[in-house]
Amino acid sequence: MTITVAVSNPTLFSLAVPKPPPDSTGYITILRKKFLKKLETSGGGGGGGGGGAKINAWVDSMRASSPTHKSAASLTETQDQNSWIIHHPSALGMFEQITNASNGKQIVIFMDYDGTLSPIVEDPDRAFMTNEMRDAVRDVAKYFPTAIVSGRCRAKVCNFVRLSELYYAGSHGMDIKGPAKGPKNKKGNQAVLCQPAREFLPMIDEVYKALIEKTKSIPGAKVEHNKFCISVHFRCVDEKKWTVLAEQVRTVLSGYPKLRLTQGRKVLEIRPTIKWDKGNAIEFLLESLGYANAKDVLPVYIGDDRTDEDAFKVLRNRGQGFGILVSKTPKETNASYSLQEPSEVMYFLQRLVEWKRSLL
Ligand SMILES: O=P(O)(O)OC[C@H]1O[C@H](O[C@H]2O[C@H](CO)[C@@H](O)[C@H](O)[C@H]2O)[C@H](O)[C@@H](O)[C@@H]1O
Repeated sequence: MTITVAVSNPTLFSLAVPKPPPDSTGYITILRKKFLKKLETSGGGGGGGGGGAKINAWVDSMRASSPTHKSAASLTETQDQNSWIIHHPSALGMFEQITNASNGKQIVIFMDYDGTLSPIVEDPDRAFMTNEMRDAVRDVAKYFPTAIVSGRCRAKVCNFVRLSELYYAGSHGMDIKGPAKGPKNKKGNQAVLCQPAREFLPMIDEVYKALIEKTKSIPGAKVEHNKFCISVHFRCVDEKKWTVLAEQVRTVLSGYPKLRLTQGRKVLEIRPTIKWDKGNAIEFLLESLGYANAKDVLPVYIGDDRTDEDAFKVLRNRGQGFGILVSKTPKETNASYSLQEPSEVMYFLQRLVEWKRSLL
């Protein structure tokens, strides 16, 4: 599906982000230098259930994802960072390679929300994206089918993004809906395209209430209802309380073997055990767009978190398109390229639009 709306606002290209030098190697060198300034370790995952050993593993993983554990980069770390950026070069530096690969193909854009389109902030309810970013996403969607794939509840992410022309996959892809202007169902409503975990709704409500009650004694802990999944935030919890919080979550989850736990950026994510993740969501969306087994499509997925790896893996296994990890620090990833932060994501989107317009 190609959306061909005429473009009328050239002022959108008055960029707030400085343009990188035209030569990509130079830009990668600048990125590498910036890279060396900061060191942050990556987060860890985990499974539901288990006892003391499991709790220790959770807490180790929670600690590993903490920026309070930054340290000066050793020589080995510096070498690792250099090697990482060489293996996952900037998508800005590789821009031409990306557009060349799209020759004769339809680019489809998938993007995560938190940490990708909006900066990470302490209060999840205030993770707003800038108007400039919104303009960039709106423009991209004029030329390429565009989907937001988030761990958040779909309604919440729709409220943040406020662009009705996009596809939205909330709850880690377990709640997918097409553009408001898309085809309607027989009753004249916008059809919900996919909700594979509907049967879990009552259980999720129950666990949400139990978690609120259980964790209320921990200052800073925040439980977020994401419709088909739940997030327990510990960004604002004193590290000394993390073990207690993890234990509380484990206690609640022990009564629900059909739920599992994963970890994102300072967040424990509880979701159904069904085999459905962001990877399945992008396969579903590609199929809905008519690109199930197609060769003439180039999916590009941009994300910053562990759950985005499921989508990167799908692209890798399909041998199609590119995963782009948003990260300032080396992380184990299935993505091909990297961008450092949301402002670079915005610049990448703006360049895509600029490139597409130059072809028309
Ligand atoms: O798949 P995503 O869209 O990246 O969702 C993952 C989680 O994102 C949100 O939490 C993260 O962003 C918050 C706001 O910047 C930050 O406070 C938190 O520490 C991050 O983990 C969202 O609130 C969660 O529900 C999602 O699970």
